[in-house]
Amino acid sequence: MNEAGMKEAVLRCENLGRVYSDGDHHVQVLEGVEFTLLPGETVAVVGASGSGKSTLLNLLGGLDDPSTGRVLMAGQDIARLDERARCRLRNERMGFVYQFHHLLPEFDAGENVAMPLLIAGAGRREASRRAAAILERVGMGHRLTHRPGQLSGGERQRVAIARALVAGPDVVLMDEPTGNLDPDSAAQVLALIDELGREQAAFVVVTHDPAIAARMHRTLELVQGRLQERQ
Ligand SMILES: Nc1ncnc2c1ncn2[C@@H]1O[C@H](COP(=O)(O)OP(=O)(O)OP(=O)(O)O)[C@@H](O)[C@H]1O
Repeated sequence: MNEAGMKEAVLRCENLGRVYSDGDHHVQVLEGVEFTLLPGETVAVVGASGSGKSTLLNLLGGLDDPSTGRVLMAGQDIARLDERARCRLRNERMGFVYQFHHLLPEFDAGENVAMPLLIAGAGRREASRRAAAILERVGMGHRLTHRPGQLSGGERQRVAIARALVAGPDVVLMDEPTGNLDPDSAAQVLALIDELGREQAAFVVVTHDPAIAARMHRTLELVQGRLQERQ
């Protein structure tokens, strides 16, 4: 809370813009994007294909730099951090559930989830203990020693969510979290976001699915490069 008793933003975008340039050809994908994410909030980002959803998610996660404006994470301008500080911020304060962010196939579920903690310098025993606890929390305690190839799509996604949450991030960024899942697995993943969103972290979820968007606290739509609040 700040002095006025308002919740501090975990993530804020100010006048965010992204132009892709290729020689003389420029494409303005995002323009003047303003956005504030509060602790525990769940936000859906929707928009037509090519409207800039992935571009926005990459900027929020510090995986890409804006052409204009800035992204503030806990008050820090991500673009101003050097690569090391940025990695640390990503590892300790953000969680990612992206399609290309695969679980490591040669490690089991417990080891995959423990990985961010080991990278942050936690001891092996402590990392294993916390990984087991969060896997239990997402209903995967019975699959600790299974490798990704031995898990169903829904189970893998729950392990990915556990890995995103294990270091206690302020914000989790998700890209089409139920993309390839059957309806039952998708429902489990959504219930988890509902539950964890209030208690543990804020979630930004890119989705094409109106049913997912309807479950989030807010829905933001990208239209012609601008982010609009949808009522
Ligand atoms: N590296 C790049 N260089 C040039 N143009 C790019 C680059 N990445 C994305 N674009 C363009 O920017 C626009 C937005 O792409 P983006 O992937 O952010 O859209 P999206 O809303 O996530 O789309 P989808 O829903 O289809 O995944 C598209 O027109 C795309 O062609």
